[in-house]
Parts: sequence; C-alpha cells; structure tokens
Amino acid sequence: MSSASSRWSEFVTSAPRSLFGHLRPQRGRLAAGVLLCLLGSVMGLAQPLAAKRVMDDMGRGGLAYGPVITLSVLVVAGGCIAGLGHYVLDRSAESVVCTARRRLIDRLLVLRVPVVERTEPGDLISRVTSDTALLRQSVPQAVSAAVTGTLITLATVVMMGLLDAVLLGVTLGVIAFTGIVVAVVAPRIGRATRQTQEAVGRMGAALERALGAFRTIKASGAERQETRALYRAVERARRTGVRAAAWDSLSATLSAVVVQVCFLVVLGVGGARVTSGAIGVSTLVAFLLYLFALAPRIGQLVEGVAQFQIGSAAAARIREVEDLEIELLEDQSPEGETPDAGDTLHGTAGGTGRPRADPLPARVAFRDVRFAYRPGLPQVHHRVSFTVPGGGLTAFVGPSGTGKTTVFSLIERFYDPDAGHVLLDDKDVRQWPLAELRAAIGYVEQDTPVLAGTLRENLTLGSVNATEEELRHALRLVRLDAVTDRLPRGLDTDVGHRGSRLSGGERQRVAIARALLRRPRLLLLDEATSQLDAANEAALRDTITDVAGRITVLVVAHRLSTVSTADRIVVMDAGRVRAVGTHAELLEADALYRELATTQLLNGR
Ligand SMILES: Nc1ncnc2c1ncn2[C@@H]1O[C@H](COP(=O)(O)OP(=O)(O)OP(=O)(O)O)[C@@H](O)[C@H]1O
Repeated sequence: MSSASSRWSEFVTSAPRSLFGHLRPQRGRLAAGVLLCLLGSVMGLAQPLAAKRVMDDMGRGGLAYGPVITLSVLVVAGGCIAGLGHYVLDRSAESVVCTARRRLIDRLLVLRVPVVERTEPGDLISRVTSDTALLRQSVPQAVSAAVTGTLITLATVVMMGLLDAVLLGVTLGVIAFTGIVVAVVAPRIGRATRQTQEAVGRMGAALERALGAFRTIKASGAERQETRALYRAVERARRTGVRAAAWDSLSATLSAVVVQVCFLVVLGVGGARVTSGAIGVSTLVAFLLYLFALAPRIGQLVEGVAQFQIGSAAAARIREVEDLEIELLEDQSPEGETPDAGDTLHGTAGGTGRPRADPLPARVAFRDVRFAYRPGLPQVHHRVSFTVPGGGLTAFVGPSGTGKTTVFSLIERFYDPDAGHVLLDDKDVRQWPLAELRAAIGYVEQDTPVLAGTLRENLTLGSVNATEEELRHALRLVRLDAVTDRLPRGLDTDVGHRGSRLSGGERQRVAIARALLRRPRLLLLDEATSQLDAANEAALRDTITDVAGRITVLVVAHRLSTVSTADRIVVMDAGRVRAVGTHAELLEADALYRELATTQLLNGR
C-alpha cells in the first residue's frame, strides 16, 4: 500500500474517532436536543393520519372539527418543539467549539520550540479558527441527522408499510439507491474538505508571512509579488472548496431527484391501485404525504453524512495539533528531583515566576556539548565546553553562524543537546523543572523583543505583580525613564505591532527591562546587530555593566564597547570554543579575536 493511501485509510478510521471525542463531553445536551427534535418530528408524523381522517370525514359528507383542531395543534406544537431542539443542539455545538478552542490554546503556547519551527504559524491559527468553525457548522446537522433522521425515516417507513406494502416496496427501492450514492460520495466529501482546510491553512500561513514582514515587503516593493502569492493560496482554497461543494451538491441533487422520481412512480403505481380498488384515494394521499415527509429526512440523512465527513476532517486537523509534542513546565526531572528553592531561586512569588529575595548569580557550564538542530542538519556545536562562574559579564564572540545564539537556546532548553551537558549551578538543565529554570533566566533576543500592546503590558509580561516602583526602577536601569516621561500616555502608550512605534534601541532596552523585572539570576542578552547611536550604545553598556555587578550576564557581543568591558570573552569558531580570556589577553594570544576586534566588533557587526 502506498504511503498516501495508508495515510488516507488511517484518516478514515481515526477522523470519526476524533470527532466523537469532541462530542463526548456534550453528550447530555446533545441527547436532549436530539430528543426534542425527535419529539417534534414524531408529532409531525401524525399529521398525515389526521389529514387522512379529515378527508375520510369529508368523503362521508361531513367535516368533524376535532381532527382539524388536532392537526393544527400538532403542526404548531411539533414546530415549536423541533425549534427548541435545534436551539439546544446549536448551543451544544458552540460548547463543543469553545472546548476545542480552549484545548488548542492550552497546547499552543506550551508546544516545544522545534515543533513550532516545523509548522507554519498561519496554519496553526487556521486550525484554531477555521477548523473549529467547521466543527460548529457540522455538529448539529450530523448529530440530528444521525439520530432523528434515522429514527424518523424508520418510523415513516413503518407508517407507510401500514398504509400500503406495494407502495412501500417502491419507496424502499429509492432509499436503497440513495444509500449507495451516499456510500460512494461521502468519503470524497471528507477528503475534499480536508484538502480545502489544508489550503485554508496554507493561506493563513501566507497571510502571516506577508503581514509579519509588512515593512520589509513595502521597502522591497514586493506588494504585488506577495499579493500574487496570496492569490495563489486563495485560488488553491477555492479549487479544493469547489471540489468539496461539487461532491456535496451531487449527493444532495441525486437524493432530491431520486425522491421526485419516487413520487412520480408512487403516484403512477398508487393511481393504478386506486383505480383497481386495491386502496382508497385517502390512503394514496396519506402515503404521498408520508413520502413528502420522508424526502427532507432522506436529504437530511445525506447532508448529515456529508457534515459528519466535514466535521471528521476538521477534528482530524485539530487532533494533529493536540498530538504535537509539548513542554512540561512543572517538575520533569527523571528522578522527580527538584532543585532546592533556596539553592536556586530563593523562593518564587507564587505563579509570577519572580523571586522574593535578591537573587544570587547563577553559574553556567557547557560540558562537551554536541548539537544539531535536526537529524540530517549539520552539527552546530562540536564538543563545546566552557565554564562561567556566578556574576560578571561574559561575552561570546565569533564569526556569524558559529553557534553563539545556539548556546543561549540550549541554556533556555528550547532544544536539548545530542550529547554532553548544559549545567546551571552544576546541575544539568534537563534535571530542572522547566518553569523554575526559565524563571531563573532573563532572555533578551536579538530580534522582535517587543509585543503589540502598551509599554506597561510589555514590561510586566512574565511579572504581572510588579509594582509601579519596580517598573520605574527597571526603566531607570535601562535609561528609558526619560523616554517614557516624554510620552503623553507614559507607560500606557501603545507600542504598535512588534513595537513598531519604538526605535530599535528602545525596543532592546524595553526587552532588557522586562527581563530584569523578573529578577533573574542569569541574563542572556543577544546584542542587536544594528548600529546604535553613541548615546544609546553608552546607555546599553552602562546598563549591562550595572546588571553584571549583581547577576551573571552572558552577551552575544557584536560591539567592541561590550567586549572591552567583559570579565571574560569566549571566542567561538565553527561550533567550537577556540579561546577564553579578557580583551587584552585575547588581543595578545588569539589571531581570530584580533581580527574580529579590528573588523566586525569595531564596526558593530
Ligand atoms: N532554528 C534553527 N533551525 C535550524 N538551523 C538553525 C536554527 N537556528 C540557527 N541555525 C543554524 O545554526 C547555525 C548557528 O546559528 P547561531 O544563530 O547559533 O549562530 P550565531 O553564531 O549566533 O550567528 P550570528 O552571529 O549571525 O547571530 C547557523 O548555521 C544557523 O543557520
């Protein structure tokens, strides 16, 4: 069996299971909704009999008002009860969607970094929005069709059988034909829906790519190029959507046509039977009324099977996200070993990840670390080893792509090394509960360190209980207090998407203030490669020197002003540590460092 067909057969068996998984928590309400729909429909079933009675009475020359009143009551009450049933089903469908969205959201931010790197954010977004919306659309129809449609169809068939067995035979022929149509077409609807949702996911990814680099696209004059790429994604979604719609329409049309044909056949055969005296006119009329009642039920069943396929396809895509590997933020050390709070964080302020007392600087060490981002990719670290004592400023320098930022990613446990050990306070980071490890570290990335929202929201990300005084202190530390004082709304100023309303230097300093507010024991600072003006550069250098007086600071350095004040410099080259020393020592002893200091570092890159 080819891999595509085995994937398909796995989808066919697992997708409905995923859909049932979503429905299970709402089974009580769904059952109530179905019961009400059923009751409404059962009352509808009595209508043709009441109509037959009215006609028989008329045939006998008189009109009894009783059956007319009964008929009216049945019509109104049946409609109201069925309406209530549909409302209950719709409500349950909203709850199904809400639960599915919550479950997805719960998982999204704890996904492992490598897992997210393998997926497209836009596609993940479309699974939370578009696929869950499909669940909403398909659940009521699929459920009510499955139960109500089936039972009412059976009951209608029984009533028709009681009226006339021959005409029932004709009708059953129709149902059998429709069944064959559904069996052939339904899986194709499921497959086409899945393809449509995949195309919608790709469209989300393309949108995310374009809007995420809005300025770059404008500056590169690439609006038309990107618009064309988006058009292509939209067109793919349209094509697959049309395919799904074609199968859906085919099954609906076939079932409708077949019912009409059946009506004509029943009329013909029934007319002959009335003429021969086998049945009365009122029986034929009642049978035809049942047939008309049956037609929408068959349509409902066919549509229900289609909706079941659509819902299953959406549930399968949601399931794929739920199956992605996540991080365990709480204790995950193999031996259940948790570091002593006094030894690491000095206690954390419940849930905020902030230490209560002044933190002690952390010690960091790499022991023979080997690492590749993925199997098959070239190794980034080849037996990297170094030791950083608690406190002071350690700078990492080296040519671009030698694995300096990767050192930080391994300390943060965004990835785990393939061999060797990354140690914090002489303990492998894998032995640390992840939340505690990350609470001990402040990480300032090279790019995009500011989120949409206000300055205050940005600063308190990860330290929600920070006081006004702490905020002011952090701003003073990073020399941003004067800037915020000038802003009309101060800390409540909106910084725009990715902090676009701040300068590059301000963004970096906001990110440092945010990291410091968590009062880390270790600050990882990936220095911005862009050239800062002299005042900004001096402000940043003073901040780093200040902080390094209290906690351990590791900097991926791109500026001479940073390395010249460092307590030690780790020179990396091609995934190895080449030399360690002070600026003066390395200028003397290491040719690569000498070259870097006079070129890259001097120029800020
Ligand atoms: N997420 C990733 N997936 C795959 N490869 C990656 C990833 N991040 C970095 N790399 C690769 O790993 C190597 C080291 O990258 P790293 O960012 O650590 O270098 P660096 O020394 O910090 O470079 P720079 O000074 O330019 O920032 C590079 O070849 C890079 O292409």
